[in-house]
This record gives sequence, C-alpha cells and structure tokens, in this order.
Amino acid sequence: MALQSFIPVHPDSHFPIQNLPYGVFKPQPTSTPRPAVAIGDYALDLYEIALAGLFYGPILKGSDCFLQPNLNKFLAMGRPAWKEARVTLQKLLSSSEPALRDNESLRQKSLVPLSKVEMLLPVAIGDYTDFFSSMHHAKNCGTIFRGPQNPIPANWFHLPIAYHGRASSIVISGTDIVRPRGQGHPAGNSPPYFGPSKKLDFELEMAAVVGPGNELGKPVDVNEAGDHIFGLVLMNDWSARDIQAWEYVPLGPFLGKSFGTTISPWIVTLDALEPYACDAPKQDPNPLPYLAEKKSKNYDITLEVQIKPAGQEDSCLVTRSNFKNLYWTLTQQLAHHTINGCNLRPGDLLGTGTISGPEPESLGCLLELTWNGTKPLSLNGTTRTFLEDGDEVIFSGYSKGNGYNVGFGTCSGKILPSLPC
Ligand SMILES: O=C(O)/C=C/C(=O)CC(=O)CC(=O)O
Ligand SMILES: [Ca+2]
Ligand SMILES: [Mg+2]
Repeated sequence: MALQSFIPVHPDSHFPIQNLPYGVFKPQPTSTPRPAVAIGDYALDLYEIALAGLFYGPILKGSDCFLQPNLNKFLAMGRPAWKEARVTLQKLLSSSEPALRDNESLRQKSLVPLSKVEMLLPVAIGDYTDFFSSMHHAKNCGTIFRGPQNPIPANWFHLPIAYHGRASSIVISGTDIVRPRGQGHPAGNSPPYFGPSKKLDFELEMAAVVGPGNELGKPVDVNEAGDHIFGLVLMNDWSARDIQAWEYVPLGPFLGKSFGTTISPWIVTLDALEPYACDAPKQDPNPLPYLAEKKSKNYDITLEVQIKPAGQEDSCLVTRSNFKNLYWTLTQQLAHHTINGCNLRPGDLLGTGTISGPEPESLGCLLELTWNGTKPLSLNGTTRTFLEDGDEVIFSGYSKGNGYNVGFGTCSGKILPSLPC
C-alpha cells in the first residue's frame, strides 16, 4: 500500500506525499516570504512547522534554515539535511501520524490553500548557466542557423556546451514577459532592422538547483556531482530568434535571451525523482575521464507545452517531450562547469538546454516546430509561426507513479506588446 497523507490528494494532483517539492510563498501580501512544501492543494508552511519544534532530527533541530526568506541556507546544508527533512515531513503528513493531523490550531496556521498564496522565486539565484544538451535540438538549430553540412559542432560530442545566462531577469511562473526590442538579423545585404522581435520563441527546459556548491579552485568529481544538486524546476528560456541569429557570433547568446527566463515555483527534489531514474543514452565517443560516470542517469519526466492565444478559452498542446531525451546528464554538466576551478554556490541555476526529442511532435521550441517560421503550426483554428502578443505559454511536467504523479505543476508566462520604438 502506497504511503498516504491525512490530507486528501486527488490522483491527478502533482503534489502527493511521495513528492513534497519545496517553494517559497507569501501567505498574505504583507507577510514575509516563507519556505513551504506542496501537499495536494496546500502549501505546508515550514516556518510554522519549525517554530512548533517538529523538525526533531539531529541536523535540523534548532536550525533556522526554514526561518529564512529563501531556501539557500537549507540548500547549503547538503543531502544529509535534505534526507532528514524528507523523512520528517513524510512522517508528519502521513495518515497514521497524529502530531499535525490532530492539532487543529497548528493545521490552521500551517496549511494554506495554494489558491490563496503568492509564490516567489524559491532561491536567491546568484548565477545562471544554460547548457545545450539535447542532440536533436543541437542538430535542428545547427541546420537552421548554419546549414545542413555539419549541423552539430565538432566539440558538442566531447563537452556539454553552455553559455552564461543572466540571473537578474529570471522570474517566477505567472510573470508577464514584454516582447523585447533589438537588432534583427538582416535579410541579404540590407542593414539590420531595429524593432520589436518578430521571432519570439519559448524553449522547453528544466533546470537544476545547486546545493552546497564548491570552493573556488576545487572541482566537483562527476561521481559526486549528484550530491550537489538539490532538485529540478521547469524552465522557459524565452528566446528572440531574430536578435539571437544576428548577435551570437562569436560570443554566443546575449540580448536574444536575457530579457526574461521563467521558472516554476516548486523544486522537485532528486530524492523524489529517484524512482523515475533511467539510463542516459550511450555516449559515442566515450567522454574524457573527468566526464566518464560510473552510472549515467536521466529521469523519465513527461514534459508538455500548451499555448493559449489571447481571448481563447482553451489552450492547445504544441509539443510533448521527455527529460530522458538529454544526451549530457545533469551530473556531467555540473562536473564540467567546475572542472576549471569555477565555484558554484547554493541556489545557482543550471538549465539543461532545450529538451527536444527525436519525433516531430517532441521538439522543444517553435524554431524547430515551425522550422524557423516556414511551416506554421495550427492552434485551435488559428496558426502560429512564432509567439504573438497575448499568447500564454504553459509548460507542465510529471512522472507517473502507481496511482499518483510526482509533478512540477506549471511554468507559465504571457507575452505583452513591446515598448514603443
Ligand atoms: O545552435 C545555436 O546556435 C543555439 C541554439 C540555442 O538557442 C541554444 C540555447 O539556448 C541552448 C539550448 O536551449 O539548448
Ligand atoms: Ca536555452
Ligand atoms: Mg532566457
């Protein structure tokens, strides 16, 4: 019999007791931010649980890590603390445990309906890096941007390629995105144009939230890199393809990406995802020893993108992919990031890169789905090449258990018109 909570959880919910993802919320507009885990339709306020003395384990007893306005302090404590918290919270919320179940005043204080809370960024993100780890995405983008001869760069099979993103413009799901303005790729010999992007896109990604991190000059071993990853969120690396195509040579993405990146509010821990671990694809050629792992692991997480055009009641599914499509693993990404001595810090965000699968219905962005705007998609009676003002893009992700989902909720954002030129 599966573990059950005393709080009723619908079988379609993303937040059963097997999940317990971490977020930060405000119970009321004037309250200070508080760490929480999601359970069914509620946020369990960890500030109240800590004040009530219910974290009784040797690491978390008396700790102020849940009295903070973000999760950075808890993340810095590492996997032993994360495991202890999970054991404590699964016990506290289980149907057989009276401590919270039978304490009405604590239940009133600590269980807040999700429909009433404002979710915030769960961590203070010091640095954000975005990888490029799906081979299907690399091949399609290479073909579109550089032509069909050698679409995948020679270095791609030897190292997880990445660019440094902009942490300041990472926003929480539900935040509107203003269409960026910029210089667009000129056609033929004409000069570049300036104006609102005409090729605004989403990128279906996930991102790893870094735990303890490493000291400057001390790389993380690839076989220990898992202990440096607290969990995963959904991420939309919004991309202006016309700006990107013109600016990216030779230093990579800049203003075509840095106007906004959206993440989902609940961090699903690697411990909750462990039952969905699967083998990563075989790598050929073998990576260099510092990237060769004893066990190369992905996760079976279904990922979906819906677009809801302005004024329409219903959203329309535009793609369905899976995290297991990634070629470079999270642990290889993290080890590679530190191999030169670069230090990662608690709360840093590592995007996986766009997660495209092999099938035409599993491509992770409109650049690929519409082949750079040449093959429009049909959407509930209308069509799309790139995003239009008023479009809302909604990502969701989940792993299916026996009678429940370990899910990520949604990651959404709506496009607002650009500023006047
Ligand atoms: O092929 C290129 O030049 C770049 C493609 C991307 O947009 C890269 C990116 O953001 C990484 C990714 O999402 O996979
Ligand atoms: Ca990206
Ligand atoms: Mg971005």
